Amino acid sequence: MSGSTSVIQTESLTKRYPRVTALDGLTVDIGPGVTGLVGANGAGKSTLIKILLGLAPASAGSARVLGKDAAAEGRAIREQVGYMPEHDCLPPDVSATEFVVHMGRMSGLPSTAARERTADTLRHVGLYEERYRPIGGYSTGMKQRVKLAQALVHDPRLVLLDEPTNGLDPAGRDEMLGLIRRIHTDFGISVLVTSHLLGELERTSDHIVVIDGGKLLRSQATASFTEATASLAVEVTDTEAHPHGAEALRAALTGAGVSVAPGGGHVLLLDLADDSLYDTVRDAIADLGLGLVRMEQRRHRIAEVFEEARP
Ligand SMILES: Nc1ncnc2c1ncn2[C@@H]1O[C@H](COP(=O)(O)OP(=O)(O)OP(=O)(O)O)[C@@H](O)[C@H]1O
Repeated sequence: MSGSTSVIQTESLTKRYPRVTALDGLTVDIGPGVTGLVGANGAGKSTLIKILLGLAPASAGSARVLGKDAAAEGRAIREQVGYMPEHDCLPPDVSATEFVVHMGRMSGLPSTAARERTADTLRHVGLYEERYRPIGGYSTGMKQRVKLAQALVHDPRLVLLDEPTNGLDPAGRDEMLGLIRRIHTDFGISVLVTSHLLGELERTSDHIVVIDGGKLLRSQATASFTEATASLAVEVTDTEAHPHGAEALRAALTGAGVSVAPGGGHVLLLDLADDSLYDTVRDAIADLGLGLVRMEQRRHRIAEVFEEARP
């Protein structure tokens, strides 16, 4: 990726605390779109976000956000970047509207613009009449939405979302992930979203960065590794002519140059190299006179792929 399309770039970024090295020579280049930053608790995700915002100094190395140096130009970065912190940080006594207007004003918006943008962003996150009630009475899901709205109020080019699905039930998670996806599709804002759950970011993110112990484990387009590892599962019936239908099909497909995984009993697992495989399989089944029970594409979950990638 060339420097001009980078949204976030780090070079040998290191952060040492007295007892622990939170980031350890991290070099990564992140482009526009939605990027998932995945890592176990303590992997260094929050530390990276704080350095990117210019809120914490690095011990060594450098970081650039939207082309600006995080160490020297933190204020300019924060004008163009929204931040949703991980922990609850909302004042209980004020309403969502008052809070988000206040945050908009803090970011330099004039009063009228802050009110208009607040109404827009609260509508975007799905808070309507409740927005005039004190935040203290909100559910966890509503509080997460207020945190998301305040990150968007000043119309940033990039938002950094630290564990936005934390504490949400499965339905709440899905809604939040949908909202995050729309931040990019509806407004063109780039997103860096962190999670310790690998699976939940695979539908939301264009690109996944995995860190472990402050080191880069992997940085890759989401589609490129799930597609690369897809397979086609085929199950056929036995017939009198072919009492072991699956084995007859295995022989025919192997003869046709298809890579078939060993074992599998009645279900054959085929390496899905390209879409012509569907025709090859259909023709082979027809030639043998077998019945097709099912044919389905199986994509490896990102979680499995990364388990394999771990050193
Ligand atoms: N201010 C600090 N002082 C000392 N150690 C810290 C500080 N902040 C973070 N750490 C340590 O640095 C490591 C990385 O923490 P960090 O919060 O960046 O991880 P994380 O991936 O965001 O995990 P989590 O989801 O649990 O916040 C951890 O071992 C943590 O204990």
